Amino acid sequence: MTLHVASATAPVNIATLKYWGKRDKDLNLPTNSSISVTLSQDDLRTLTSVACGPELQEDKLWLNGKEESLGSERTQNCLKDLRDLRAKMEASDSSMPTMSQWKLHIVSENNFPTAAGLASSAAGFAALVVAITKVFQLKEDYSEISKIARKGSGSACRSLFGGYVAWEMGQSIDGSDSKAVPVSTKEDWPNMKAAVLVVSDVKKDTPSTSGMQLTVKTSDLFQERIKNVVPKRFEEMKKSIVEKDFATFADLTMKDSNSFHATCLDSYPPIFYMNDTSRKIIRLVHNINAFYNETIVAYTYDAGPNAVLYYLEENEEKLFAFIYKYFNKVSGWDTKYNASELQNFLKKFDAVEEKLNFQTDEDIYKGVSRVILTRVGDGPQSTDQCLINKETGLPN
Ligand SMILES: Nc1ncnc2c1ncn2[C@@H]1O[C@H](COP(=O)(O)OP(=O)(O)OP(=O)(O)O)[C@@H](O)[C@H]1O
Ligand SMILES: C[C@@](O)(CCOP(=O)(O)OP(=O)(O)O)CC(=O)O
Repeated sequence: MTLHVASATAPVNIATLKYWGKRDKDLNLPTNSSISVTLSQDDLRTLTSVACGPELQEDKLWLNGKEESLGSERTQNCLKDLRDLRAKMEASDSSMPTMSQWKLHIVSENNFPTAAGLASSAAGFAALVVAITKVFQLKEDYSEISKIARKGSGSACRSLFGGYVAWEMGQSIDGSDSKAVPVSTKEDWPNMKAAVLVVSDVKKDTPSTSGMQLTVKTSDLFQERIKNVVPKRFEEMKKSIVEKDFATFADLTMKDSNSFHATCLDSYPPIFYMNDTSRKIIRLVHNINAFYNETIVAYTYDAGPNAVLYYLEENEEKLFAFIYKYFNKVSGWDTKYNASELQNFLKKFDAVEEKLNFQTDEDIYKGVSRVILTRVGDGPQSTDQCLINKETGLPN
């Protein structure tokens, strides 16, 4: 077979100013702008390979080793937009192979749990559109391509960039100005780290799409959020990122997570994404910040109970004196630290223990299955790793 093949990796992003609510469901146009931090692909990434050729009979997708339907309208919209861009190029240069008319085989792997509130759909759709952009040799910039990823899953548009990313909601009804743009690069503020406390990696019970639809329809609080709260916060958060003002960034991040979950609770019937462990972690974070009399850590929760903690590298020992103390029985620590470094966190805790002015449930770790230690990372990357057999077009 004559197959054209390309592969790309894409990162997960975790919003610090949440996207919640659509003004157009088919185009995935949001009711508010949002902001996220892109996480390192060393720890969380999607790898997607695509093959395109005249002999392929139908579009196919294999996700994590299993064939999955490509039938969803959202995926179809992404494929259509990418083919339209390719067709335009072909129309202006008749020597180009007519890839826009050929079928695609897509093979993808997430190196972390899929559909568990760890933003797999964001990394997944970003990797898919970037891999196809590469095989089609499209010339559009990534903000333009982010509009296509957005149609797959709203938050996916932010995974087109590394560092700190804004999704500008836009105004036009066709979505032509609803796109991701970089706020700051990873290099501008490289010492941002993240610890994900995986509270549950089972599939969540209210999918984001239907959850946000219900909130838009039923929550009064939501109107206040999109009209008065988020627009101001969007500007303040961008400024805090550009100025590398962690305390302001962290306060806005925590407030916004709480505001988003409050609108979920205000939906009718209410939606609960956080559980008792999530709430205990929130309390712990506030206690840690109060103990040091400084905001050194922020929590944020997506549509699930998992906590993502953002902090600066220089405060790691101060933070992990507590986080390692309470969660040392959970797996994941040894991916980044050796035994003596871990011992050091416990010593730090012992050194501050007698000054402690709060209590934490010693069993809090029982609600957490693992920690993922990571940091701010880069946007999508090309890769030589290929998941597809170049002769057959089937998964390797
Ligand atoms: N690598 C991938 N390639 C293509 N599609 C993917 C990929 N990974 C995930 N998806 C799609 O995303 C869906 C999961 O999205 P869902 O929003 O339910 O979970 P999530 O993204 O992990 O959680 P959240 O968006 O709340 O953080 C999968 O069922 C699949 O359709
Ligand atoms: C809580 C969130 O994680 C919601 C993400 O929702 P999705 O992007 O998964 O929703 P769809 O556009 O319907 O696919 C907040 C965020 O990432 O901004």
